[in-house]
Amino acid sequence: MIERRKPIWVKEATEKIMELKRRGEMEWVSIEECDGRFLAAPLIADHDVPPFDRSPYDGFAIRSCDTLSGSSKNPLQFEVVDEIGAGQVSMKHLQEFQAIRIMTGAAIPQGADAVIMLELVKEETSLDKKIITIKRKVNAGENISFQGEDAKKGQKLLEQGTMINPGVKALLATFGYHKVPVAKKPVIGVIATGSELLRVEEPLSPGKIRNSNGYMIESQIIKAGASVKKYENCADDLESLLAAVKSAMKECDIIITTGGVSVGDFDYLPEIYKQIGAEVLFNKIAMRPGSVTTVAKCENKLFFGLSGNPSACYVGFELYVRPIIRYWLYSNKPFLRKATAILNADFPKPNPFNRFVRGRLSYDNGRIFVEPVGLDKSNVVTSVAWADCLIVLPGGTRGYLNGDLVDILLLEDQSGSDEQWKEKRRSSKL
Ligand SMILES: Nc1nc2c(c(=O)[nH]1)N[C@H]1C(S)=C(S)[C@@H](COP(=O)(O)OP(=O)(O)OC[C@H]3O[C@@H](n4cnc5c(N)ncnc54)[C@H](O)[C@@H]3O)O[C@H]1N2
Ligand code: MOO
Ligand SMILES: [Mg+2]
Repeated sequence: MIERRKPIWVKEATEKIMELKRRGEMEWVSIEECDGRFLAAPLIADHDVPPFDRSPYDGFAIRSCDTLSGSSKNPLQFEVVDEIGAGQVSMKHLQEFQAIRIMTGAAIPQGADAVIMLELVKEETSLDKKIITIKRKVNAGENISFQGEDAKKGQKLLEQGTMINPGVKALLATFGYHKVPVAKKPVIGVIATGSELLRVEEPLSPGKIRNSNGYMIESQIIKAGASVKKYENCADDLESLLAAVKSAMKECDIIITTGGVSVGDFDYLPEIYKQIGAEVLFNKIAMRPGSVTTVAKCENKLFFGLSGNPSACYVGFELYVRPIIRYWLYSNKPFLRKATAILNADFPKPNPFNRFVRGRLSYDNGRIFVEPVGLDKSNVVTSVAWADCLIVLPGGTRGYLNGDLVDILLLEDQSGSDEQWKEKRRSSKL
């Protein structure tokens, strides 16, 4: 007798998984090697930035009060008493009608409260003295980049779980992190199952296809920020599949399989979960594609049984595996970022399940449009390569029309969201 599976809502599936979320350990890596890693601690400024008032221009540091009567009709003369470049500090304390020649980045000398640019003064030497003439009033604070204007000591600048990009790296360097606290990456085992699967270098032969999901999942794992442990493709054979799953359990934090999770004669994952004594959290979700996505837990390890169908496999990963990885990496926004967009196509046929259609965004005159890409079938692979978002079409009794406002989940975004897409149910029954 064929097993009847009871679907659960996307929200419920998400909650069941996120109950098992945990943070990884922290490790310190060299700043040279921290790109793309995730901060294991918030970054808090331990000093002001800039750490001193400094000049943003090459010019002359002066006392603004000396310039009050300056104009083209009333040029004022200042004696230049010192010259400093970036990195130097003047020992002089500016007195009335004195100026210090100062270069961009140098600390504002004592007594000065403004800088006038080189281009705005006339320079001359008279009786061995360097003199400048200023023909305008300069305001207090003019052309000063103030201590702490960029960041104040004690200010939280970045959240735990932030991905290290070039700007984040610059901040790390600013605050002297030659070693950076990052989240230790979870090791994720990937087992592609299916007797039809060829290795990527093998020529096609009748009835066979190349294993594309294995590579796709590896790439999704890396993009999410985790490490991959790859296993040989596994034929639909209970014994060898069980052996592969058992070694992955020993060697990995999380185990992903693709294929063999539905109700076919050679879909062995349900039997494998039984044999290892895993508790299956769910094996059917009210969504398309990816309805067969199965999640089980055993000995503190999570097992994601993703569909063999490429689009379903892809969506299953993004909705359920990615948040677990991102949370592990200390993110408080582990879910895909959401937005709304104007649908650029008709979807007249109703579907009882929520659909996550591969789509592409376009921007026009301040508006965001989204259109589906490729075939909307769970067994296609091309649409995955063409998509930059998932169009969420809540299930129900009516379809969708060109012009409807729809939710989208952004696939190329790194910042994430603190909650999964809010399931809009048009009916409470499944
Ligand atoms: N009688 C029923 N049949 C099916 C049901 C159902 O409810 N009742 N569900 C369908 C749905 S929905 C999906 S999704 C698939 C899921 O199948 P499996 O996860 O068991 O995957 P397989 O049967 O192993 O393969 C499905 C499909 O994907 C191809 N595949 C598998 N692995 C890879 C890979 N690594 N790279 C590329 N392509 C792969 C495989 O050749 C099949 O064509 O079940 C439906 N059936
Ligand atoms: O899980 Mo299947 O993808 O719904 O087609
Ligand atoms: Mg199957």
